[in-house]
Amino acid sequence: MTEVIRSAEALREKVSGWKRAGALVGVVPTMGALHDGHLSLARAARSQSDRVIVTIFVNPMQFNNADDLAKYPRDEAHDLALLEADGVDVLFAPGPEEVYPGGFASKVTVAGISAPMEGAFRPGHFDGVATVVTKLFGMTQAGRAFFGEKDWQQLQVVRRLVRDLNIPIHIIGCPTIREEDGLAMSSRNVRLTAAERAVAPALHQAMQRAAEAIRAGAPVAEALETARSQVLAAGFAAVEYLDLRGAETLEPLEAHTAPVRLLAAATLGAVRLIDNIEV
Ligand SMILES: Nc1ncnc2c1ncn2[C@@H]1O[C@H](COP(=O)(O)OP(=O)(O)OP(=O)(O)O)[C@@H](O)[C@H]1O
Ligand SMILES: CC(C)(CO)[C@@H](O)C(=O)[O-]
Ligand code: BAL
Repeated sequence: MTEVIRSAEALREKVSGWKRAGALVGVVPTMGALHDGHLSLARAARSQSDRVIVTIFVNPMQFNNADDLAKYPRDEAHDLALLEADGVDVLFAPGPEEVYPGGFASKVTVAGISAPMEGAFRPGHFDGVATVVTKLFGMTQAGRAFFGEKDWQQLQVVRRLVRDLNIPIHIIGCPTIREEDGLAMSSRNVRLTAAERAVAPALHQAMQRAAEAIRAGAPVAEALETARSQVLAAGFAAVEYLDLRGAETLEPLEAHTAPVRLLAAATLGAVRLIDNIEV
């Protein structure tokens, strides 16, 4: 039975009881509209913790685009059924006023690593993520938190945050779960039309070809430019970035020196897709 908790106080009471009994608590922060990517995180949490909390909160502070926030898919009843089936102990689903009560005035900024890519195209996004993640860590008092590699830059920002602020939690990154045609699972995929859904895997395919070319010694700038052209030719409206960067520093790299990561964001119709792969 998955218990739904909406207040920070009730959650604190529940978790304090678990901790008194010596339980290791794992948390999976999400924005809901759950898919197999999220469930893989819940299963990792289940196997690496004694108690599992999944949080669902569509965090207004990390949305730079009001339309994106308004159209973000929400289906709590369906999400709860999936979490029940996976043996999650608690669904923590606070309302906005519980997370940001009147008078709320704080903001957590992780400089440097938050600036490029998602940070550049979604101004303020990572301040919103860092602030809410800090709050969720405080509210859940979890010892382990599970994040998907699909949001690679977010994972690096959260790792930096936890180191910088001495937050007593262990961050565990989990591999990206994909559809059979390679498209990274994402809650926003449901907003693709059938025609756009057919085009969507072209992003991952172009990235894979670029990674292969770079591994084989092709000039990096040329391989990246070819990939950008392939994505546009497939029917994407724009490529916001398609970059090779230091996997942890996220600094731009002209040449291939390990460990590096290929990261991209591109728009398809009204939907913005992101992806990243190891090179
Ligand atoms: N395909 C996936 N594989 C593994 N983890 C994922 C995948 N998609 C999302 N996650 C992870 O789930 C957690 C919650 O993400 P979120 O709720 O934003 O889902 P999402 O599908 O990425 O939604 P969207 O990209 O539309 O915001 C994050 O740690 C994210 O990295
Ligand atoms: C980590 C997160 C739940 C914070 O709102 C969100 O950015 C997400 O779903 O990846
Ligand atoms: N990338 C994680 C959630 C979001 O898109 O705002």
